[in-house]
Amino acid sequence: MKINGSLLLIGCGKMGGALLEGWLAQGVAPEAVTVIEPFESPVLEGLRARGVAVVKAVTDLPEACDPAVVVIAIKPQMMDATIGDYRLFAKASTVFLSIAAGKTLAYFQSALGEEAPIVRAMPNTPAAVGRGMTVLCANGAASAPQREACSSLLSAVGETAWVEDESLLDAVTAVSGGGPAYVFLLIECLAQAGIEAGLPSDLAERLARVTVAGSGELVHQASEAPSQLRKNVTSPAGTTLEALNVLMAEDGLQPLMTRAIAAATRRSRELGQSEPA
Ligand SMILES: NC(=O)C1=CN([C@@H]2O[C@H](COP(=O)(O)OP(=O)(O)OC[C@H]3O[C@@H](n4cnc5c(N)ncnc54)[C@H](OP(=O)(O)O)[C@@H]3O)[C@@H](O)[C@H]2O)C=CC1
Ligand SMILES: O=C(O)[C@@H]1CCC=N1
Repeated sequence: MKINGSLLLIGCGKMGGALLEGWLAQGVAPEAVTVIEPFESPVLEGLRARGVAVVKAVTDLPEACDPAVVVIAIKPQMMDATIGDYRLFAKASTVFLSIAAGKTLAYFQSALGEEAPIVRAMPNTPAAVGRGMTVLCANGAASAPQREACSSLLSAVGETAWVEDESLLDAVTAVSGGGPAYVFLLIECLAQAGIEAGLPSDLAERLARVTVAGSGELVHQASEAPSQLRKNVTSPAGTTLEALNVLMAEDGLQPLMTRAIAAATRRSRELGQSEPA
């Protein structure tokens, strides 16, 4: 993919780094990207070697730096102290694309100015392998081409959906933003249960990892609903049914997942509460 103009990535941690890997893999020119990251790391060295400009702070940027897209990928807890530094880029031709949990369009408008074009997005880490899921929402100042630019950046690394109602992003954050973590926990739990059932740990871990990866690929490729794919595994009076009777009991996985998602949704709302400095 090509981007019109240059891209400034603020924060190249787990999610910013995953997006950047996805973009570079999709053919975004490394020379079109500048990363701001305060601390050195082998990852940054690797990016420099591939032609990406990396600086420690906004004050280290060349004066001519005029990004078309500023991707904000720092922790929400860092935002209040930092976001004001980027007001210098606030103008109609630069769109701010925030992936921070909880931080609202109104928050960024108060930090960057009412006229600043802002797109709020919630991606997830499978973006690093082109299999992300991102939900986006824009303010009124973001032009159609700017929304399109943000859309294409995120759809280059997975699927995208837009919402008009920004408040939905808290639940989106809980479901798909954090979702990969729950799936990885499932792998860990499945492996541990296998070990407790007598399997050697390396075999249990491999079974759990390959089974979840294979099931993910199957649900990705199949036309059937997940519930049908589940039924396809569940032989009448067989072994899976016994496990599902436990997992689908009244106090089974669904109420647990519902509570987990409600807790994450609440936290996303909380993270949105603070004010920029
Ligand atoms: N992780 C995920 O799966 C997802 C995360 N998000 C959102 O992405 C954002 C980043 O999260 P995540 O990648 O997990 O966090 P990380 O801590 O891994 O990444 C943040 C990065 O920003 C760096 N940083 C800190 N201060 C500054 C600064 N002033 N200027 C530039 N960079 C700075 C940090 O450096 P250092 O570590 O040295 O402080 C770190 O490398 C958050 O807002 C989060 O809500 C959204 C969707 C999914
Ligand atoms: O845990 C978090 O707050 C971030 C947002 C979604 C995934 N990680």
